[in-house]
Amino acid sequence: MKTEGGSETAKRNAGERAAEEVTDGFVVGLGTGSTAAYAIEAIGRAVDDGLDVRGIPTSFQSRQLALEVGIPLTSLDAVDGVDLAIDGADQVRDNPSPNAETDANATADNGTLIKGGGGAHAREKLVAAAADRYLVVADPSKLIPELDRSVPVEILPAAHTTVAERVRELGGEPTLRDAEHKDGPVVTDNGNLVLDVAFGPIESPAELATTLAGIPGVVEHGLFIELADATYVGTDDGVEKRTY
Ligand SMILES: O=C[C@H](O)[C@H](O)[C@H](O)COP(=O)(O)O
Repeated sequence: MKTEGGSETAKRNAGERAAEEVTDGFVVGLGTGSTAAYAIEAIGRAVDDGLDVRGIPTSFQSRQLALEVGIPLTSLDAVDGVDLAIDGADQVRDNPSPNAETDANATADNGTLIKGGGGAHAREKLVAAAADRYLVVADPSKLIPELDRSVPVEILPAAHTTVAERVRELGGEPTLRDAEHKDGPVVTDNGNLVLDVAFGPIESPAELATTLAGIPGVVEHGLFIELADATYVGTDDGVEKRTY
């Protein structure tokens, strides 16, 4: 269930610009997906040129890529902290409200994300929350005034019917994510399943995030509330930076 759209040049520009923020001695969170991959590749080239960093991958996929490009790896439980994490997103709330000057809450949720199109959001959120700085890399197709994409919810396999029932009561329409090249559902890197839950436009992402987190059997959901420090929005010509 990946997002369509966004040129490779735009993604590359975003990823490579964010990778420039990595400096010597850093522990770096390595996000998952096609945009974060450009950052990982750029960090790998910098390591080739002598940069001293250790990476913490957020998925099997980002680990494989990091190994391929030669980034020394570590894990969350082996470090005192994470200096910086770079990651993609499926949607980024970006709402230049006309009321922003008079209404202090008008842009409060900007930078809130939906993640998990690749099912990696549980580990991604762990690393994001541990990072001193969390940079999102995206192309313009990801920016939207009000989040409306299905929310990926990683669940314990035994809980797929009970969680589905609970999210229906909340007004969501759950779909158990199917695997493309295997019979049956997607199994995450953590051995769990994913429900993609369509809620329509999400007016209060923070409220929904708290509610979803409280459902027994939910391991992690893809709403990232107030974690991002900045979004690097790549275009074909350069990069625009949004800070929060
Ligand atoms: O689970 C996957 C991650 O949350 C990705 O960061 C997200 O799906 C964005 O991926 P992409 O940059 O390929 O659109």
